[in-house]
Amino acid sequence: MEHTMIGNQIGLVPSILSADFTRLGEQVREAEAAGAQRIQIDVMDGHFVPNITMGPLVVEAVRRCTKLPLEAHLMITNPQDYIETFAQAGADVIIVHYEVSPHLHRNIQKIKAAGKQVGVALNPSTPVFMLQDLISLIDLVLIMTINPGFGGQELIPETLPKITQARQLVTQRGLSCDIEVDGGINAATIPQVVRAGANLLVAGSAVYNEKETVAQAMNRLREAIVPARS
Ligand SMILES: O=C(CO)[C@H](O)[C@H](O)COP(=O)(O)O
Repeated sequence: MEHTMIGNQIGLVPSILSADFTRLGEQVREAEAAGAQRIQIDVMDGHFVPNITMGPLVVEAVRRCTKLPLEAHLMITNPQDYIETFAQAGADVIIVHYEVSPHLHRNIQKIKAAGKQVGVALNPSTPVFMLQDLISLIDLVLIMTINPGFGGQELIPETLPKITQARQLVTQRGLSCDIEVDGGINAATIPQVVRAGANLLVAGSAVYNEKETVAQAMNRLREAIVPARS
């Protein structure tokens, strides 16, 4: 299962889904000060996933709080209709789901035309080989380690081999595509996902919780990062 990763830096990507929305700017700045590599904004529509969360207004607001790259994780049907909106709102990386992108190549082209980095997310039941023909056009593969929709869920162990498959796909092609994981990422699961080949680790409830400050949480998560092959 372990995989040697060359090139991509391992970074923490706080998801603001679990942040205190009464002081969102402060929570984003705390994550930046604590060494976050990017910030992820979880956009949910109540159709593709059962929850409804944030839209472009929140991306715009977060854009004003930080210099960090912003990822808009679009858990919405018809993502093609909103790519330009999220690009204009200030997202640097736009992540669409494979499952709601019947014309994925067109969506990729749209994201590139907007001058943004392309992310493609795969639900736990979607195999990695679905991306093999377009992988050279993608900047980031997001392996969902939970069924998307809610924070605070437990990582699904069956998704771990998919991280390795994605890493092997990009390594074999000599690409620098990031392999990101999202869902149930915490100090206990970080060694597993990093060994499997992930280099960007999205964490919501493990960063924003009532037990510790954002800085304490991020330090604890960083300490859990092990070399890809230990
Ligand atoms: O995409 C998501 C949910 O669909 C969130 O990014 C994810 O839930 C992060 O939360 P946690 O780290 O608490 O699992």
